[in-house]
Amino acid sequence: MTDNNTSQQYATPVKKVLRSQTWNDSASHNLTVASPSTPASNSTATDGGQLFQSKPRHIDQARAQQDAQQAFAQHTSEFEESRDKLLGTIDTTSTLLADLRDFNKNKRLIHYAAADDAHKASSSSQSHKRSHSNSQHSLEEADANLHTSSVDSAHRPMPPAFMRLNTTGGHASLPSTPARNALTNQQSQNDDESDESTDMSVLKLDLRVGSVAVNPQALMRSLERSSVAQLLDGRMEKSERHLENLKQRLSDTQSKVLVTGDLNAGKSTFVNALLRRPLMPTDQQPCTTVFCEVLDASELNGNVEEVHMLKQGVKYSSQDDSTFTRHTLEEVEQIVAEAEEVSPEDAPILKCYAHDTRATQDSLLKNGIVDIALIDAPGLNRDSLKTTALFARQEEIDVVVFVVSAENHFTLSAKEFLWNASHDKAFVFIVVNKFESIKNKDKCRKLVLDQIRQLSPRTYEDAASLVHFVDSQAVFGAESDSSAAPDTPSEELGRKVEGGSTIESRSSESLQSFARLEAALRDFVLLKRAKSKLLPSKTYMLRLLSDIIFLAKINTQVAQIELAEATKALEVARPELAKCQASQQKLETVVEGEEDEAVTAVMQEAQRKLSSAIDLIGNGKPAIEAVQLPVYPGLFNVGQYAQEVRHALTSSLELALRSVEDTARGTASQAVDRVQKLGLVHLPDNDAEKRQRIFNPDVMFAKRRAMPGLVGLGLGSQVVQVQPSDFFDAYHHFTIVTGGSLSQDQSDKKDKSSHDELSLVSSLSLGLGALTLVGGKTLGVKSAVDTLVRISDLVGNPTARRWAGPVFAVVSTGLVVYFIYDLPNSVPRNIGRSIKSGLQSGTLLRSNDSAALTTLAPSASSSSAQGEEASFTAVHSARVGRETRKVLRLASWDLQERFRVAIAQRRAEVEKQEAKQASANLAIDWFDKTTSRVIQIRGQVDEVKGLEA
Ligand SMILES: Nc1nc2c(ncn2[C@@H]2O[C@H](COP(=O)(O)OP(=O)(O)OP(=O)(O)O)[C@@H](O)[C@H]2O)c(=O)[nH]1
Repeated sequence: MTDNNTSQQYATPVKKVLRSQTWNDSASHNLTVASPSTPASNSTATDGGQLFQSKPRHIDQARAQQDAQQAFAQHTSEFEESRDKLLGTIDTTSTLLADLRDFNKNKRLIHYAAADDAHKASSSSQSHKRSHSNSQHSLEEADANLHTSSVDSAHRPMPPAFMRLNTTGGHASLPSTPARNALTNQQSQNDDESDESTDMSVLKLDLRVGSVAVNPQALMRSLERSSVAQLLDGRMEKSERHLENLKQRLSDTQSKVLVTGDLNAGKSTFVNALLRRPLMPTDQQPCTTVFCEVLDASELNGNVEEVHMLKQGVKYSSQDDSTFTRHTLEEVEQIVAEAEEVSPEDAPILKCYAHDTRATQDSLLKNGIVDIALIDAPGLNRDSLKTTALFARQEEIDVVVFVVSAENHFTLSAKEFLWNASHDKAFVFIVVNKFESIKNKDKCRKLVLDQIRQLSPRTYEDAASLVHFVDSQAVFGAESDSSAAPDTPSEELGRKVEGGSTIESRSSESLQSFARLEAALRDFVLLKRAKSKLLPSKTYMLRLLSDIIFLAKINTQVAQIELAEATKALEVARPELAKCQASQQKLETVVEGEEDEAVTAVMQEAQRKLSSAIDLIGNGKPAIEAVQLPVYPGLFNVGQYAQEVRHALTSSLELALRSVEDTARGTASQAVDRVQKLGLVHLPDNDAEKRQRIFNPDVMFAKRRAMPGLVGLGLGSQVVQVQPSDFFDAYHHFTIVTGGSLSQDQSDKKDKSSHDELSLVSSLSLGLGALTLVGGKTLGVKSAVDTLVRISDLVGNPTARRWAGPVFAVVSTGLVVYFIYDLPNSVPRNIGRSIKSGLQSGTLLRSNDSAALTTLAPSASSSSAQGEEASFTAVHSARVGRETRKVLRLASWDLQERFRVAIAQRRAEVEKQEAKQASANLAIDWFDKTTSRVIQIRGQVDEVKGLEA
């Protein structure tokens, strides 16, 4: 197969109208020279006529080649300068983006700018304007710069929702600018129903749940800030990759031209017309279902014409057979036909390596300047729109050629696509095809241009170069043979002659239009590479930088709000913390004083009460009036009487002790109350902190009271055991005998000596006592001595010796009578005295039940272990004091604990607010610097030349 007959091989596809066409060299050569600057809208037959002057062909070609070389040399140096600048800014932007990600990850979560946040922030920023005028200034400056930048927010695309909202059908036009503004205002008033969540574009988050878009504000509110920051990080990462791709793309010498448009608009025919060969299948029915990239076989595939069908999910390399399957060009139609069954996303991508037989200065594909890839895309409909839009967004796509049928104008899908494509690429090359068949051409031109003005304002501004009204079919049809199908362009042209025009003139007009288109496209793709190749990068960069500025603005405002909040909170929290700490120290001393005072009072009261109780008992009386001594049951039951008296006296002692404890409870209660009130006064106003323990005084001494009587008293069982001394009141009778001069101490000492020693003296004194009592009065020591003298005298006297027996008998009888007579009084007295003595000396405490004693009086048990003695009063007053101290310590500890908690809370609050303050300051500072960096980079991007409209 040779290059010359390649076209013939495409003459037989089943579905093709092209099967009947032949390729005319002269027709294609007639289209070689065109003026790129000639406005399409002003094209006339005369203009075109100059292009077809009959000059010697080789002169034209040489001149054109020379011009092209000169233009290219100039263009190359300009392009390279601009490209290098742009590459530099891409590097700095990548670094900036990396810093932004690092800040988001490691320093502070970036606040994503939702529309409502932006609104809040801007309204609240009013109040912060004065205090932060400096940073605000830089932001306003940034804003101003943004709006004067070459791609400003006015050129931001309207969201698809808006398109749907305002188009009523395939031919509906967008509302005029004021109407659109009104609608936009209305939208912003109705934020909750708006699809537009933020003012972001490149870094805008895709807030979708599954495949369903949800209300972004609601979703943003439900998402944790960290989740949003994470999503944003993902977006920035993607943007980093995109920048990397842009860099690669800028360094790449290839230019990719995507040809897309409505179904059946004539895209494939247009591609074939550019190539002057029927490479792509065309049909009256929509047929293109694949993305087919046409490349120059001589430059890029070792001069071999073939098709590579890319394998999905594998990075394509023409050198690696495993990344594609090989096919012949003839198989394209078959592949395309088979792909009709699959969804657009799964449709294969073809790389068609083909020869372009045209001269270098005419050919788009084999132009000698840059490698061109012409991509024929499926027609736009609901199914393919998204896929094609995604394809078009790829940074490798330098030029989007949008083919629209002059018969149908723009469908809804076309509008949506064009709107988005012009947002991404700023300029779209528009081919209004099938123009020959339009009767009222001016009206059609006007209508189409009006729509373009709204859909792609920048394209409209350069409509002379970018919008072309042509008939692609005419390129083939000018000299088609008579056997061509009835609807071939030439025949059609012939049928539609009007207003006296000839077939030839209409046909040549079409050819001229197409020639102008080709020249403009070559110019756009080759000579204005800066525009076609650099501009998408510049556009992307500016949008990204604008997003970063917006993020910086929002985050600065949020940080300012946080700073103000933290400062305000610290104004309250810091003094509260200091107050708490001071109160705590002060209260420590006060509470200790309260504790000592209460314990001292309790112990003193216990000693006083117990001493008086023991005194009463010592006198044989119950310590408490409520307790009565038993009734004397008579001489024969005197033992039982003694037993009952002991019980009664110890019971009264228990009651006295209880009374002491009750008093201690009261005192402790009052002290606890005072301590708690101190807390109420000094603790900060916070119910949780003031929630205090309820003091239950009944718990005090409950353990002791639960013990059995004697154990509870800490007394041994001997206290209730009847003793002989209970009946013989040695002290009492001795007192009587000695005239009562024996002191209590002496008496106690006597009690301590053995009962045996006492018994002799007791007997004697008892007898003497009885004698004196019989006399009706107490005689005193002197009388007793006198009596003894007299008795001894009598013993010496025989008369007296004779009387001694009877007298002794009388005395003894008296003693016995007296003893019996005095028993009801002497028994309680004796017992009382014995108990008192035991309590005071502590001997009664020396219980065998050491465990009980330890519980009641650890000090007593330890002192008794060391051989010391502690009195009942001392033991119990110490115990009561200790118990009271314990209770107060608990109340004090509770108060301290509440202070500890309150202080910890205040400290945590202060630390939190300080951290917030530091974080806000960091953010303000960081975003201020970031804004400056962005402004600087944006200045450099703006300086990139050759991208002006
Ligand atoms: N009169 C006229 N017919 C054209 C022109 N361009 C294409 N056609 C016809 O329009 C029909 C569709 O052409 P295609 O090139 O297959 O259209 P397409 O846009 O590639 O179609 P799909 O990609 O399948 O949507 C064919 O019958 C063509 O012959 C033109 O400029 N003038």
